[in-house]
Amino acid sequence: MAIFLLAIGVKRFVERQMTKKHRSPLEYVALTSLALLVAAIAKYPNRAIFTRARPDLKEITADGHPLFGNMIQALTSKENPLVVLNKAFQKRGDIYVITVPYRGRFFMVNHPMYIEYILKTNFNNYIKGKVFGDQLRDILGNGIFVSDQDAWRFHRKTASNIFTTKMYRQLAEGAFTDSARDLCSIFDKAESLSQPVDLQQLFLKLTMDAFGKLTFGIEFNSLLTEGRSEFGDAFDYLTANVDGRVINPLWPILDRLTPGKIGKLKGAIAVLDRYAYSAVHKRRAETEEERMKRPRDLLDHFINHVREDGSMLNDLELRDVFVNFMIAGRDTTALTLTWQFYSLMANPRILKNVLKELDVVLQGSEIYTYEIMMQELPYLKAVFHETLRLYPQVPRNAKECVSDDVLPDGTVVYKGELVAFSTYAMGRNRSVWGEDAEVFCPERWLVDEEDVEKQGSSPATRSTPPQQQQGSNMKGVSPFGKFKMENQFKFNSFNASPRLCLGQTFATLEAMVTSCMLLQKFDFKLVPGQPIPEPKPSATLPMLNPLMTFTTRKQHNKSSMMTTTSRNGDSSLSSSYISV
Ligand code: HEM
Repeated sequence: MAIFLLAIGVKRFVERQMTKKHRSPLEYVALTSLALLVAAIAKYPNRAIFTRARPDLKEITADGHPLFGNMIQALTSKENPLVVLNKAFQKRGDIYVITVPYRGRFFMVNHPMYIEYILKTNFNNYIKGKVFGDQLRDILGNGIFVSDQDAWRFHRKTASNIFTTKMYRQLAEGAFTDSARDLCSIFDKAESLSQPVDLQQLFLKLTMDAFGKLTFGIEFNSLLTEGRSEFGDAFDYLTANVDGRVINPLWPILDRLTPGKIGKLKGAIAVLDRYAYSAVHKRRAETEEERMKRPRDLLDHFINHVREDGSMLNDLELRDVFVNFMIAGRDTTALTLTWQFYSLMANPRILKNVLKELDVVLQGSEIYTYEIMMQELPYLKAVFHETLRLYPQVPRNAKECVSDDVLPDGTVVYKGELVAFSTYAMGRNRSVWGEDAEVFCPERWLVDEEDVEKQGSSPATRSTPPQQQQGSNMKGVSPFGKFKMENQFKFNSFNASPRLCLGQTFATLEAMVTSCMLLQKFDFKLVPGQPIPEPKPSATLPMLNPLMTFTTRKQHNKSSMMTTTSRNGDSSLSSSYISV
C-alpha cells in the first residue's frame, strides 16, 4: 500500500515537472535523485546495489528486491533464521545464491564437497576476511576467531601448547570431576526443595567456571554463587546481539537508533574487559614462588611469548585472547550438554541404552579417566556427537574469497564474494545423512569391531544395527560396539582441516565426564507443560527458553549424597538460585 501511494506521488510529481518552465533548486535535486534512483533500479532490478551482474548464476539465484537483494526478506522473516536457511536448502538444493547490500554475493552451500574445498583444498583462498571482522571486531578484537594468515597462525600455535594428553588426564579426574560434583550438590538441594532446575543456566555456569580457571586462573565460582552471573549475562547479551549482523549491513546505524542499545553493548563489553584486565594484571604481579605453585595455563603461554622483534603481548592483545577463548570454551560445550540432556529425556530408549552402558563399563565407579571417557563409552560418545550433528554450536559460517576461483561443481566465485554454509542445515540434509537425517539416532555413529577393522580409517557407515551386539555382554566392555568418527567435512560441527576446533577433545572430555557423573547419580524429568525447545537466534545455538528439569537422586545412590557435597562444603543454596 505504501509503495503504491509512493508510486502515485512520484507519478504526479513527474507529470507536474514535465509541464513546468521554471524549477526551484530543490526540484532540480529531487528530479536528479529520482533519475539516479530509476537508473539504479534498472541496473540492479533483482539484486543488491553494487553487486556485479551474474547471468551465469540465473538458475541458482534466489529472487531479490531491486537494490536490496535478499536483505529485506532475511530481516523481515518471523521465523528463526536457521529454520529459514534449512527450508531454503530443502527447496533449492545444495547451492543457491543471495545478495546483500555492502556485503555482496553469498554462495550458500550445503554439501561436504564444498566444505572440503573451502576449508581444505583451497584453504588459503577462503578467509574470515572483512565481513567477519566488521561483525565481531568490537567484541573479539583481533583474537583467533577473527584473524587470518600470520596473526591466526600465531594464536593457533601458541594456544596449541596447552592442549596435551597430560592436561586431559589431569582434567578428567580433577577439574571436570570437581565441577560435575558441584552440580550434583545443586541438584540435591533442588530436590530437597521440590524445585526444578534450569539445566541450560547451570551448564553455562559449569563450563564458565572450569574454563575461566583453567585458561586464565579466574575463579568465577558461579556455580556456587546464587543468582545469575554478571559475566555470563554480559556474554549472552553480546552473542545474541551479533547474530544477524552479517546479513544486515545497517546494524551500526540501527544500533545507534535503538534507545539504550549502544549503552548496553558498551556495558557488556566493559564487563568482559574488566575480568580480562584484572586477570592479566594479577598475573603480571605474581611472584615466581606463586607461579611455581600452580600449573602452566593458557595465559602463561601468551603472556610469556616473545615476538621476533623482541616485543611481548600488551594488555589489549591479552584481553582479546581471553574473550576469544571464553567464547570458544563456555557456550559451546554447555549448550551441547543442554541439547544432549533434552534429547535423552525426550528419547527414553536412548537414555536406557546410555544407562546400560554406564552400568556395564563403570560398574558404579566414579573414576573418570581420560582413556575410559574417550575409548570405552562408545554409546555415550555417539549421543554427544549426534547432539552436535543436529544442534551444532557454530550453526552458520562464511568465508570470503581472496581471488577468483571455481568451486568443485564448476560455479565461478569472484574475489570478495562469500561462500557460506550452515552446519545446522547440513546435519538435516537427507542427501548427506540419509532419510532419517532429522531423527536423533546415536546408532549412526556405531559400528561393530569387525567393521572397524574392515574399514580402516574410512568414514562411518550405518552397517551396525542399533541393537546390542552379540557376544559383547562381558562386564566392563560396552555392549554397543565401537564409536566411529565421521568424515570432517560431512560432520563439520568442529569445523575442519587447518582451522579444526582446537578444543574438540577438551569439549568431548568435559561433556563425557559431566554426563557420566550426572546420569549415574540422578534421574532427569522435564517439567511438564514446557514448549518443545527451539533455538534462540544467536551466534551459538542456545535454547530460546530455560530447560526446566526435575532432578531426583537415584535410590541406590542416596547413600553417596555426602560425597557430592560441593567443594566448598555448601549444600544450602537458596531456592532463588535454583530456579534461575
Ligand atoms: C562442543 C563444543 C565445541 C564446538 C561444537 C566447537 C566448534 C568449533 C567450530 C565450529 C570452530 C570454527 C569456528 C570458526 O570458523 O570461527 C571452532 C574453533 C575453535 N574452537 Fe571450538 N568448539 C567447541 C569447544 C571448544 C573448546 C572447549 C575450546 C577450548 C578449549 C575451543 C577452542 C576453539 C578454538 C581456539 C577455535 C579456533 C580455531 C582456529 O580458528 O584455528 N572450542 N570450534
